[in-house]
Amino acid sequence: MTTDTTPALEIVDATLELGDGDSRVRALDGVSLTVRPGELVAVVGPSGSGKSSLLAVAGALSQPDSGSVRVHGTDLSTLSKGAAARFRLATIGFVFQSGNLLPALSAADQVRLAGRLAGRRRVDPVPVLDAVGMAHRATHRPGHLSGGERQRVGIARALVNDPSLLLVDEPTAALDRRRSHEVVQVLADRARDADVAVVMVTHDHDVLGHCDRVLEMVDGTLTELAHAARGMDPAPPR
Ligand SMILES: Nc1ncnc2c1ncn2[C@@H]1O[C@H](COP(=O)(O)OP(=O)(O)OP(=O)(O)O)[C@@H](O)[C@H]1O
Repeated sequence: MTTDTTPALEIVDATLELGDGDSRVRALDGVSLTVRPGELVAVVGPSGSGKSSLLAVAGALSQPDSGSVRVHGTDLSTLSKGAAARFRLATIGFVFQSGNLLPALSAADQVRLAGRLAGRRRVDPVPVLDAVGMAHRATHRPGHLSGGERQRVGIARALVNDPSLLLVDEPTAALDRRRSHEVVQVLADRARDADVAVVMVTHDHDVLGHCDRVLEMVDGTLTELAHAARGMDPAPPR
């Protein structure tokens, strides 16, 4: 049973080894992380430290070798492959670095398609695009959108199934400072307004002021860096 106090994500002592033989690495080494509904948590850390592995484990894309992962109270290790896929579609949203949009589809159709894949019969993309400030670009294809706009459509697509957990990989990698702030502000608003838990991997220290907590991944180990006070103004974009 889930209650309001159930964490959106609860990882306890997860380990994950990847590769074979001499190239085997411990991508996650006893990682624990609890994220509550409405929290925006940033994960920083050097390349190869295990950040993507953390998102994969949190999103039921990989099973840890040991430890446990619960999403909204559901122990992911109890799900078959098919059940994990259905659970992902219903409960978890993913936002990838480049937006990962389909070039031939308009912004509205990207959102519609994601909704249909998640089993929604009728999807009205306009309110979802509106939530990320993109309703006015609903008919535009990715080639006619800026990087920040594409990223916001990617977020709209991830939100169409009302996920309780949003996993975001480097959302500002290709953006200038102003657009980076806009995109992360969208994530912060969504966390606060819809009680979504957001885990965002980023190299971009400029946007950390939008986050409630900042964690650092080093060699597969996760450490809490700071409790940021959200609402504290991040450095204004130049
Ligand atoms: N499929 C794989 N097979 C073997 N090793 C892997 C595989 N995927 C990742 N690794 C290794 O696991 C470790 C963690 O990788 P991961 O992609 O989680 O790091 P990361 O922090 O996300 O890196 P980046 O910031 O560069 O994306 C690295 O040492 C990486 O080389």
